[in-house]
Amino acid sequence: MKETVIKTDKLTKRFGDFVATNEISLEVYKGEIFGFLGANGAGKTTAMRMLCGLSIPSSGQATIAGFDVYKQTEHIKKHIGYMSQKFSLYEDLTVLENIRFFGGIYGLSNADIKTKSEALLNELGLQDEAKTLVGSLPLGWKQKLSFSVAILHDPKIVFLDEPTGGVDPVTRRQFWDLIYNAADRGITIFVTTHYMDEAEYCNRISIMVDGRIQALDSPANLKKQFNASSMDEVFFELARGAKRGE
Ligand SMILES: Nc1ncnc2c1ncn2[C@@H]1O[C@H](COP(=O)(O)OP(=O)(O)OP(=O)(O)O)[C@@H](O)[C@H]1O
Repeated sequence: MKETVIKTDKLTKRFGDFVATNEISLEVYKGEIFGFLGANGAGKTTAMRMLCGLSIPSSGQATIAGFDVYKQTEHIKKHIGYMSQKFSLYEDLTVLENIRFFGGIYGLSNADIKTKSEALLNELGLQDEAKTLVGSLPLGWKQKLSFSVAILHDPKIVFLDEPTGGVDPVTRRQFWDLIYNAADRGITIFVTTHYMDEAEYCNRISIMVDGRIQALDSPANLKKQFNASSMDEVFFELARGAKRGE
């Protein structure tokens, strides 16, 4: 049976009179790769911040890894990983120092940090760069390292906010291999992206327009539903009516 790890019911965030995220309801399952799509200003980051326990909703319900978004935000933060567009790595620390630093923040033991750093450097092929300052790494490597650090503590869910901006398709594809590996290990992936090729890699996706979820299904079913040959077409069909983000 599918295990639900994210559940929202009419989750809403208002800023004054403005409804940034409007009654979104969705369920995401363990080990699933869920794409959270929407045009600029649709309300994705606002929704994601609520799901991460960083912002209290105005109304509606949500549980993340079984914890309530109103009352148990500290528990939520312990059970998730988060990677934003401006990743949180320290540019003036080396690769290894960053891994150790975040391992410490996550409360991992020294032995655990040592084992995990070696595994991580191997997986990324960064063994020779362990002592390189993160600031001098190419963007694609920073993104991969940032993702690996965000799941260092084996969280139930990792939230990725446009994790692959600004890199070429081959580097993006390599990043997605890391995502697949993490999902195979049972980590649920909740990812926002503007790249439609990445949308195709997701098990299911939702598409937000002006604060509301307008479609939610697998890429194949959405293409059928909208009689479209690509996710680009599906997205355009829905997003062209958007009032925000112009
Ligand atoms: N703190 C805030 N106060 C007022 N309005 C806000 C605040 N945060 C976000 N908004 C507004 O809410 C709307 C949704 O913003 P949000 O950043 O969630 O969109 P998004 O879908 O993540 O867009 P993008 O893809 O550009 O990051 C936007 O119109 C934005 O201006």
